[in-house]
Amino acid sequence: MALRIYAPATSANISVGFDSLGAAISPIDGSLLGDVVEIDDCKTAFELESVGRFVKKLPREKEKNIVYQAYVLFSENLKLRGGKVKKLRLTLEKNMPIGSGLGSSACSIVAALVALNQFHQNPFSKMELLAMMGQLEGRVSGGVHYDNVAPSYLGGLQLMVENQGEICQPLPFFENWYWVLAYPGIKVSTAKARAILPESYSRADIVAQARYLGSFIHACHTKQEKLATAMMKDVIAEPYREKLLPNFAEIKQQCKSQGALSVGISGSGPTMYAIAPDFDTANKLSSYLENNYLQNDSGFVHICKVDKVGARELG
Ligand SMILES: Nc1ncnc2c1ncn2[C@@H]1O[C@H](COP(=O)(O)OP(=O)(O)OP(=O)(O)O)[C@@H](O)[C@H]1O
Ligand SMILES: N[C@@H](CCO)C(=O)O
Repeated sequence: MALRIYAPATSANISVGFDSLGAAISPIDGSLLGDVVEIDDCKTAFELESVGRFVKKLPREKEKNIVYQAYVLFSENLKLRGGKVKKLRLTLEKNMPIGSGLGSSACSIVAALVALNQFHQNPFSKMELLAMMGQLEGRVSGGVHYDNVAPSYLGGLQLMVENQGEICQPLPFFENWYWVLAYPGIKVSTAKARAILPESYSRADIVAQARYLGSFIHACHTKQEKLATAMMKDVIAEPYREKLLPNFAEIKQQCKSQGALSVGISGSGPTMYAIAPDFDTANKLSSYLENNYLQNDSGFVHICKVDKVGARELG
């Protein structure tokens, strides 16, 4: 029987945790911001079809679609442990813009691997599946990083620990926060946005980064909202990437003056995130960003909350 798996969009880095922090997000209006992969029995060994709003932005060659690569990797690993790959058809609903800073490739990877695993009665554990997700993400984005795939798969706010057999662990977060996500409609390639970062950083930057991230994590655990938002600073990526985003400094400043607790680049951009302490402020920020940050008709703004569930089967 056909199975439909949805994997939500994510906001990685959260300014203070480059490659180490990511949150799954869901619009509060109930719309689905993420990709869906349907899996079903098939007469031939394997078929892949892609549909959806952003299907035209996918690579033309089927083999370059990360969902195809997910199938190949899953099959190789299953065979290695003596399992048999079923005949199956995958249908990708490509709802997420590519190069958005909302974890578009991660949505496709997560939905595909969860669908494949469930279709085969879950031969792989969560961490085994997540390791495969990171491997695939590394192929398309210029470096293995789990801060999109982990929250999209598991939900919540995730800290990448990458130690003792665990790739990530969930962090407590501020339930009152509204995450206003504004995608301007232009593309920023993650691989390129990673390539422009320095190879090394000064001691002062490293010390500051350690203090900011350590304090942010401490503030999450001790429920100190003011300390948490004060520590959401980015010395690793934002100073080098802000030129890729239209009028970033001005937009950031305006959002702050309208009550945003924190503003920054979502993932590698061009989406910007702004955290609002309440719904009224979120609405104000949403209108401001809609009127001032969107560059064309593909752009959108969503008021979101952290998605606690992550990848899931749709009814
Ligand atoms: N199913 C897919 N979904 C998204 N990108 C795909 C897919 N299959 C292949 N790709 C390729 O992977 C690359 C993804 O680019 P990139 O990592 O910049 O996008 P992104 O995942 O939206 O970024 P971000 O993680 O910042 O949100 C592109 O080159 C794209 O053509
Ligand atoms: N941590 C990654 C996220 C990409 O969405 C980066 O900033 O390159």
